[in-house]
Amino acid sequence: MTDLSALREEIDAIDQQIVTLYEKRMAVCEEVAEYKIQTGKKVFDKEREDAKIATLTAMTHSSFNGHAVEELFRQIMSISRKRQYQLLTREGVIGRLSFTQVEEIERENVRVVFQGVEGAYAQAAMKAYFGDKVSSFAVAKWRDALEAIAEGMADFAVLPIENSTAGFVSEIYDLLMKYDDYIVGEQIIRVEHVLLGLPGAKLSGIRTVYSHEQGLMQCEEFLNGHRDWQQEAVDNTAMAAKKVAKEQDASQAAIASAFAGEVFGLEILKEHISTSAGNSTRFIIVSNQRIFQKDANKISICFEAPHRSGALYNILSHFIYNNLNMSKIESRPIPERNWEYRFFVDVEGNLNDSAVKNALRGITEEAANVKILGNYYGGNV
Ligand SMILES: C=C(O[C@@H]1C=C(C(=O)O)C=C[C@H]1O)C(=O)O
Repeated sequence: MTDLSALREEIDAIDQQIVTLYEKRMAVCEEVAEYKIQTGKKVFDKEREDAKIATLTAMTHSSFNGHAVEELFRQIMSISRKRQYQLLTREGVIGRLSFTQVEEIERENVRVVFQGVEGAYAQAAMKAYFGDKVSSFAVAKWRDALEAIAEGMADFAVLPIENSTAGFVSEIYDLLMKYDDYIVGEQIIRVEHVLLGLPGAKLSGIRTVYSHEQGLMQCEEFLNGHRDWQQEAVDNTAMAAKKVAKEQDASQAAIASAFAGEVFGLEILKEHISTSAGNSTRFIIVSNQRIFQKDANKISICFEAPHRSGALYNILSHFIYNNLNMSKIESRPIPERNWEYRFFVDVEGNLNDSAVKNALRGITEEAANVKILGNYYGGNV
């Protein structure tokens, strides 16, 4: 048996050759980048890469090695592309992004739409973000809010995207892909649910509780203590309060804010019913304009990764190679395409940063249906 140290010496010699050859290959790729800068040719050439993989895997002597060589070379070529994007950015030939920088997002004398009725948490988020000098109106569905800005009826919409207890609001993600609307800001507010009933109603007399399904989820522990209550989801927590006030049935209660209770003349039957004391919701401010505030520090993008092993890794590696911090990733099924997903990613940065331009250029060329959802000032990046 050959001695381990002798084998390792042999490996060391081979690895040194690999590194030398890798650097030699990269130097040629830099020349390719030069050619592409001069001619305007795209960095990513899928046909060339696929042909190369076919040739190289055919040289191997086992299927194990065939897979390994494919993986290795997909990686090498992906690294080569990232280097080329860097050089293109340095030469200033990365195309302009279709977003316009503004000093500030306008917060006065604008028209804002939110979903629900007066007393909704979205209204509280709107007031926290815009203050009081706006004209606002409420719509029944989230979709209606996005439509209102797409059609120019409102300048901004305020929509809940994530709750600290119940997680992300999947429907908003799906809607953001349907409409030509963009995120320009975010606002996090504390969500302190209370149980509301008619004046004089008793906790012991409650039979049905209404709320938004997120409200029900966020108070799951409290509701587990009242398993005989029927839980009914409606479109919004404040709408639940409105319904209880309107129907005048003392066996009905709503989970909503104390403010919604005041608006509809209801009484607080129980306070502090959220499972998590710090229960908070992150709202996004959405516009039909592709604008970003000068000091924006968070970018949200969406893309579809090809249905191939390692595809998501290769796309995300554009962030790694550009030193960008990814703060969040979510996935949603693509409608009509079973078991295929689109990914929603938040990264720290500003569209003016060359590292950001570089990463986005790579992702735009390599992933399908990329949408930059927005660049905005994020409170908790
Ligand atoms: C180097 C090139 O750019 C990219 C990288 C490749 C590689 O590293 O082999 C191949 C094709 C392109 O996607 C090229 O176009 O030849």
